Amino acid sequence: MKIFSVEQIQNWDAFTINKEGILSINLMERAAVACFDWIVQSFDESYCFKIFCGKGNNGGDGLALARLLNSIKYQVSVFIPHNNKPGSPDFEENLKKLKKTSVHISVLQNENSFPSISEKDIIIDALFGTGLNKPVKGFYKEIIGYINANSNDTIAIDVPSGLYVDKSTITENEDVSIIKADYTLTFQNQKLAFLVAENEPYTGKVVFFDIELSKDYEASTPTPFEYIDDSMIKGIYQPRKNFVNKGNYGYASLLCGSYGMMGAAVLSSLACLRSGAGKLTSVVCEAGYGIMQTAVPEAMCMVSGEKHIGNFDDFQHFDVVGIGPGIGKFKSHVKLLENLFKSFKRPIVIDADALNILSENEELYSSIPVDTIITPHPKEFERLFGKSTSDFDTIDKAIETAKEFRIYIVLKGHHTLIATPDGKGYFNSTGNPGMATAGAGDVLTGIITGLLAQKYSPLQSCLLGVYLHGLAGDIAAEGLSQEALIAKDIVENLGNAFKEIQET
Ligand SMILES: NC(=O)C1=CN([C@@H]2O[C@H](COP(=O)(O)OP(=O)(O)OC[C@H]3O[C@@H](n4cnc5c(N)ncnc54)[C@H](OP(=O)(O)O)[C@@H]3O)[C@@H](O)[C@H]2O)[C@@H](O)CC1
Ligand SMILES: [K+]
Repeated sequence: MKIFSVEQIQNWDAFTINKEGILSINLMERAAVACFDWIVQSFDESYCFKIFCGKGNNGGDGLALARLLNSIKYQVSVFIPHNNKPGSPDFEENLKKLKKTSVHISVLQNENSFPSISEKDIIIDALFGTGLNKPVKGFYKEIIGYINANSNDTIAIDVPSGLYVDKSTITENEDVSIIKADYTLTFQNQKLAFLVAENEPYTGKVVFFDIELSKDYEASTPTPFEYIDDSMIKGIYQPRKNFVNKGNYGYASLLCGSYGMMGAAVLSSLACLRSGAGKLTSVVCEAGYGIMQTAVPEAMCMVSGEKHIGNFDDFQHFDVVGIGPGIGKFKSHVKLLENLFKSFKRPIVIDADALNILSENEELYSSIPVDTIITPHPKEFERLFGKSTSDFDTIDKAIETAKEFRIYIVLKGHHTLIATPDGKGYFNSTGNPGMATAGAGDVLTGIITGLLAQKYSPLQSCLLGVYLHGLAGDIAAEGLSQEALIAKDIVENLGNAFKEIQET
């Protein structure tokens, strides 16, 4: 699914109106009906709705929604902050229609005119949507403060008012004024603002409504950002052929583990095999040999070093190398990375301690082979490429870095970001907070390594890898709870995740 900028969202609106030969107010009605249907399903008639409307089209949505709720006898009142300018044409049209109903409409002049809010009131925020064009100040700020001070459920229409959709709101103005919604009912596609941690306090649960904006526009409009959904994954996943042997699915290797950290080696190796690699050699230190052979009998083992991997350089057998899970931070690992970068000309996945070693040896950056995949979590990313001023800055930095070094960056998080050498950013749609647990990253390294071995391209391996990893985690959490989920459960549910992809 494409993630559009504000300008593109506005163009999409206009394109649809043109193409379908409808009026913009018809589109507004579609949006309002979608919100209305959801509200009717979610709240019974004992609730009252207090709708705060700005004078743009977001406010117009609020007015249309007020009329619809009133038509089936919900108690509704509407509040419009005083503003000398006329409203947008569709706002004015909906105001005219609303004045013919029994809905009470008040113009808010100052804070003395704020309504009292009682227990059964639901607040609907239709002050500003995608048309926000400056930081919120003055009277609007007071209104937002008043709404946020109430503990009642607040439903934001399209976007919590005060939040920019495609750039950071937080950095521009320290003292921000943004609605803290419990629900955001948004139209059509995913929005960049909903994918970053810095906006978590504002969006609440985000619910998407398909208001049938033109599919042609979506297909033909390029955008740097996409949301990884099941239709994208369906296009990537390749079912197995019948006449095959293990040679067809590649020879993976993982350089993993050290004394006291063999769990990371076991988890990444199991995940690599479970994601379908034909065969796997795990390169481990002597101290870990017995553990690997016992815990992962399906993997072959090569030994290098005593308590941690030594100067291994025998890479030529493998189709792909994954390096990092549990290897520890040892001086000799600098040489290990140098060996790898110099002698191995096929895909590489770099994770965990291997990234920490890299970050302390910046002179190695320029020798990272093209198309390498690195899988940092935010702290590792910061150690590698420096601090960011906001989550949006991190996104830009990841994309610029991926372009500069011609690598893929899998930046792990609630919506893992894949930044690509051609300047695109893909956000993952699967996964849950239960996966913030030791070893989950090692599992992801194993999965991506296993997919690369099977000749999925680096981009496909990243996309399918993060999606499968998150989906396996979601299936595991469903059975176990997020709290009880451990990394092994992600591995154990990879099969179920594959089955779900095959069925969709
Ligand atoms: N796209 C779609 O497909 C569909 C979109 N739809 C809906 O349209 C919404 C977008 O509507 P929109 O473009 O009219 O802008 P909107 O968010 O109402 O804001 C503009 C108003 O706010 C004002 N204003 C702005 N910032 C301000 C500030 N800081 N402080 C004070 N004032 C400020 C600005 O005033 P100005 O600054 O220009 O004087 C103007 O009056 C979208 O979110 C969705 O809900 C659906 O109806 C149908 C399908
Ligand atoms: K809003």
